[in-house]
Amino acid sequence: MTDAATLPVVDISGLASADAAERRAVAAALDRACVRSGFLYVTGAQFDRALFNRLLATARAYFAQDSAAKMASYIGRSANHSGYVPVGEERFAGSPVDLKEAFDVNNDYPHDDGRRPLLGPNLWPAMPGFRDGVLPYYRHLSAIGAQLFGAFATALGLAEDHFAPHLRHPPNQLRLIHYPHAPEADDRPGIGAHTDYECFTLLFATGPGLQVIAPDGRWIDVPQRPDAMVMNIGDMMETLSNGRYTATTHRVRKVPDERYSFPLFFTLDYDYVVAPLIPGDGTRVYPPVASGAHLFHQTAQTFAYLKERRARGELVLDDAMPPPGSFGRREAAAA
Ligand SMILES: O=C(O)CCC(=O)C(=O)O
Ligand SMILES: [Fe+2]
Repeated sequence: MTDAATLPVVDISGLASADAAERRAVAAALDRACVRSGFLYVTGAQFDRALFNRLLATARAYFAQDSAAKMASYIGRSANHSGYVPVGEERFAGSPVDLKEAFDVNNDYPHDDGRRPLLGPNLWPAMPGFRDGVLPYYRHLSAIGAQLFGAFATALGLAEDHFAPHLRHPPNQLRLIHYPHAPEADDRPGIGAHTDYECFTLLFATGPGLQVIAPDGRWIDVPQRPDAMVMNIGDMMETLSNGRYTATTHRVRKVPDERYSFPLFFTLDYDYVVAPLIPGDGTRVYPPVASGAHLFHQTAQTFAYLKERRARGELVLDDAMPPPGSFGRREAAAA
């Protein structure tokens, strides 16, 4: 039995208010929570539960299909890193294969102008109802994510609309993750230890399994709350905040019971250069990083189809980019 984390709870309802004082009050509460912990719960009247239920029903139906039906929308066929991710496709260096399958949804960017490796049209499966079960959730949460970027800007002492010009086509990624029923999977984690690369993540999951690292190095459970989303700080927000907020290492322990989880990773526009926006305490120096290129660089080193493209010479990476795990990422108080 592991201990359970006691994470701060922030009600973000006020971010939808026309009253700037209410929005500022939420920003102050968010700042206090994120200084204390890289993981927190957020609640809010703006969350539309019906869209959560539709997303879950869609994911259940999608993953229940046979492998051939799912592989018809294999991520390796997509133009923007979207599609089905079979077990073993994504692998962190030195880690065993995670016991999970996923469907990645990216920014559905149909235009030719401004295409980037993570910006292009989504690969949607043929399954009836899939797109309508998933895209409204993606758009709903992206709008709430924009409110949260406003709150973070305020919290960092910047103008509330500081990030708005950099949120036109961000390659936010929604992952539909399915951890199959696996009572025999003693030695395989659901997802190995990592920090999230982006600015922040909003997660909704159907059951326990998520764990964060405590200051003494122990793994502690993050209990799911039916009324709240789990939010965590990613590498890029650690950098933007110059270490005021920390990207906390987390993992998904082996879960014998079937589990679904839906993280949405919020980032800024592909060409935005992430660098500290406020002075820090000098304990850590964060070099500037091009956000989209960084994300793609990390992805290209963990996904089998991209490694194969590199091996065939179809994809050439910029070796000047920092290696995985070197950006943001600092162990922090989890509770
Ligand atoms: O499934 C979960 O609870 C968390 C997943 C996660 O940490 C990730 O996909 O980055
Ligand atoms: Fe994560």
